[in-house]
Amino acid sequence: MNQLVDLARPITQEKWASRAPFEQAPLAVSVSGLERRYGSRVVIEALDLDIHEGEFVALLGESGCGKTTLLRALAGLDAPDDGQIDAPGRPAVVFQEHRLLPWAPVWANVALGHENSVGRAGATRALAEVGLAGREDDWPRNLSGGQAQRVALARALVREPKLLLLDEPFAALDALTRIKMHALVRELVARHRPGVLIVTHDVDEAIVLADRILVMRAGQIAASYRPADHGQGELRRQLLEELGVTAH
Ligand SMILES: Nc1ncnc2c1ncn2[C@@H]1O[C@H](COP(=O)(O)OP(=O)(O)OP(=O)(O)O)[C@@H](O)[C@H]1O
Repeated sequence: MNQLVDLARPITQEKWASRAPFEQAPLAVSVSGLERRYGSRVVIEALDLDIHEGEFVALLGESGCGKTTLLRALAGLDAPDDGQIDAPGRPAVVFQEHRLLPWAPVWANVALGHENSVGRAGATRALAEVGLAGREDDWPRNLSGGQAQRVALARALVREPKLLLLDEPFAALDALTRIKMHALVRELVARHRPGVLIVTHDVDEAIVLADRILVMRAGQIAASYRPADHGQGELRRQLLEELGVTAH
């Protein structure tokens, strides 16, 4: 992480599109036959999923269909009952709430657990990359919601994960901040090239960010779309229909 992201100049569509195709890139994660039960209730069933390095995958689905359960299994936070998850190295996760430690300055939150390899210098570079140069010694309580999520992104990316898991990371932010975060995350993903899985309820966010959109239903991947193959309006209508919403 040694170049700065120019937040005033979002990544061009050409640069974003030039990341594909991903099929030749190594796998960031490979899931086969995944199953998760709570008691007698099957929440994830026979789920297969491959994500390549550099590829941005969005996961949509009605509330309770198993999205967070899948993400937690990929993160290693929850043990599946059956199936296999193969991933090189440890994934990094960014949640809806920033989960920064309130008693540690911002730089120490970024370097947490990696003090030797990252240290203050690495954390400072990572913070500059997410547009927070000079905020190393600030306290988390003095950050806005958007700034705190930038720190959470810096903390995730400074570990150079092959797989980045995002669990509704922008859901609590205002619309304008969310748009800026979309531009930032695209820039960071194009540069660092992790495979990404984002769980979101926002169809438009999925369309803007993802190379592939998966619709989850009853613990399985029910549909898959590549935004590049569709008109935006048509895809939006189709996805809302998949989610049981009638578009107007
Ligand atoms: N620890 C648990 N014990 C029992 N049931 C659970 C547990 N965690 C999740 N579930 C159940 O598993 C199902 C899937 O939950 P999950 O949180 O994965 O859904 P989701 O698609 O992420 O929902 P949302 O969009 O509302 O966040 C739900 O019916 C939920 O009640």
